[in-house]
Amino acid sequence: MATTARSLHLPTPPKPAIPSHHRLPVPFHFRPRPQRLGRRLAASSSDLTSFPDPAPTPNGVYVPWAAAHPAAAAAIDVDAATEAELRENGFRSTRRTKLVCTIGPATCGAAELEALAVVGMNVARVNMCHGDREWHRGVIRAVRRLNDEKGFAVAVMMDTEGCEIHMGDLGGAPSAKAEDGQVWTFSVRSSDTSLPDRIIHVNYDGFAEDVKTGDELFVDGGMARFEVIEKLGPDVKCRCTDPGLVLPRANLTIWRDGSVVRERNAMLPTISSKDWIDIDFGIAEGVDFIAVSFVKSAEVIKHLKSYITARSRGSDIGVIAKIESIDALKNLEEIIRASDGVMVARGDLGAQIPLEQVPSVQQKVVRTCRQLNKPVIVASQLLESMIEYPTPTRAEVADVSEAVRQRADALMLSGESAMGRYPEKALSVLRSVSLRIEKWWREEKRHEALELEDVSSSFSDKISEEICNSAAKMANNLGVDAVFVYTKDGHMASLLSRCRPDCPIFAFTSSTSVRRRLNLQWGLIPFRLSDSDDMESNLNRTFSLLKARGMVQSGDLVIALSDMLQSIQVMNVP
Ligand SMILES: Nc1ncnc2c1ncn2[C@@H]1O[C@H](COP(=O)(O)OP(=O)(O)OP(=O)(O)O)[C@@H](O)[C@H]1O
Ligand SMILES: CC(=O)C(=O)O
Ligand SMILES: [K+]
Ligand SMILES: [Mg+2]
Repeated sequence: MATTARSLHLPTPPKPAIPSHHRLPVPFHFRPRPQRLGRRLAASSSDLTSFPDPAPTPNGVYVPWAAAHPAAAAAIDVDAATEAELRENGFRSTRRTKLVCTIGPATCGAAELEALAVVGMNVARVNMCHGDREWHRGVIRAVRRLNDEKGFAVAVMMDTEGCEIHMGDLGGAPSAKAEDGQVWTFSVRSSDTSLPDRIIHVNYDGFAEDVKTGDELFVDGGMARFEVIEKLGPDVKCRCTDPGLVLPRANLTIWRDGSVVRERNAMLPTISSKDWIDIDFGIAEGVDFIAVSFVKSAEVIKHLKSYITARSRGSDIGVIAKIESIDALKNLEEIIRASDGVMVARGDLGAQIPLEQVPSVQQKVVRTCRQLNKPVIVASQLLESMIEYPTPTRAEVADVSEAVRQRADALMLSGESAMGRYPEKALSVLRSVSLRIEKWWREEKRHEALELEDVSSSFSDKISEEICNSAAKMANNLGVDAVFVYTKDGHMASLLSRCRPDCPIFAFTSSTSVRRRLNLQWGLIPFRLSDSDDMESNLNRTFSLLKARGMVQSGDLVIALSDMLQSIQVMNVP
């Protein structure tokens, strides 16, 4: 029975990283095979033969299977990259840690996006600090097209600009060098025209009033530093005390006597008027997540969530709270409770608290999120050197490994994928490090057992939670191959993910948006399945559909849960 089945699923070694010069086309073994992947299967395996593969159109774009066969209701969808991984490596070796890529000039083309999806991008992030409306729209639609045409299930995350203090855009220059001792002027005078060298526009009107002579000005958390030497009306003259590279729209923090000055800018709204316009745009474009920058309190998250509900009935956009300010740390637990997920935004966080405190804050946020059952993303500078170089530093690999060991739900690339020279390579480093560390910790049974506290508020939720806790324990003790969870809104899948079981979790939902949102959660392999109320028939259909696609085999041992029935079953795949 299961033993023989499992031996067929021996994990193969991690795939080699994609050579950097192979930007496109993607090496053959990473390419989803269009004739088998990215399509929907008919309701029973016998139907499979009656629908021919879609023919490529002259421009090489495959007609989506569902579009070619509208009469046959869609039966099951899974992300093409995951399917390839399942098929090649078997159940147990699928990657549990999810990967988020910031999209920028280096990756906004259809081919580049597809290459990232093939390597394992689960979520594409667009940062509203950069690029214009048309560019953002283009990226969001390109991701949707990729999903529709090539069978991926990449979710889209929109990240708000927020009310941080930042500089203007350097008059179109890609960067500027601040040299030791140079005097630069930071001015709140509005500037539509480009300013002379060393005169920098600052977006916050209260800037000149808030700073004092002798204050320190940190650019991007310390990439360059200045000391305020003179205030002249709207202009603040500063001397460079620590030379470095200044990037357009870089973030600015004011320091006085060893800590960040928060004067009136602490009163700025977390969501600016520009952010609200961006949020309306995100809702209209149907993004899956909105990440809110510089969250200070739970109220803003609650406010945004009710705004989204009022504006978009039926759609469920997840609101992600970015932890990147001192205020967020003060109200951490409340903020996490109010949100649908959290990002440890180490870039700005490291500019607001001493750098040596960032690792412990990361660990605390990751743990609290798991306790409160919210997905958590660890972001910024994971592989910073890969913006320029094709291999990471050993220290970067150790940092990524630590985030995986902490069992964060997801890791995020920023500049590495937005404007770096090796986006796919950086992503495959995250992928192979995740796979390796996850396997190591499973094999050595080294993960710290985390005593999970109760999270459910209603009795019904409590039943689901108990079922999931027991199922995860049983899965580990019995050595099952996978847990199957049939879930309407994804909640039961997330409760299972929270337990971080040894085996992967196949989550079946009938909702496309729930499926995309589950993409951010540890260990979940989301499937879209048009299921019925009858568990027996759901299971039989799932088994035959997955067997037909080579994703499970007879004899595999499975635990199946349903949120509707609140049931738990253990069985071998027939
Ligand atoms: N849409 C874009 N267009 C141009 N450059 C971009 C774009 N998105 C990101 N980048 C570049 O990649 C870098 C890293 O991206 P990232 O999203 O982390 O931005 P950031 O400016 O550090 O702000 P944040 O704190 O919001 O993450 C940016 O500083 C910018 O140079
Ligand atoms: C991601 C982000 O916003 C930061 O690290 O600051
Ligand atoms: K942002
Ligand atoms: Mg930030």
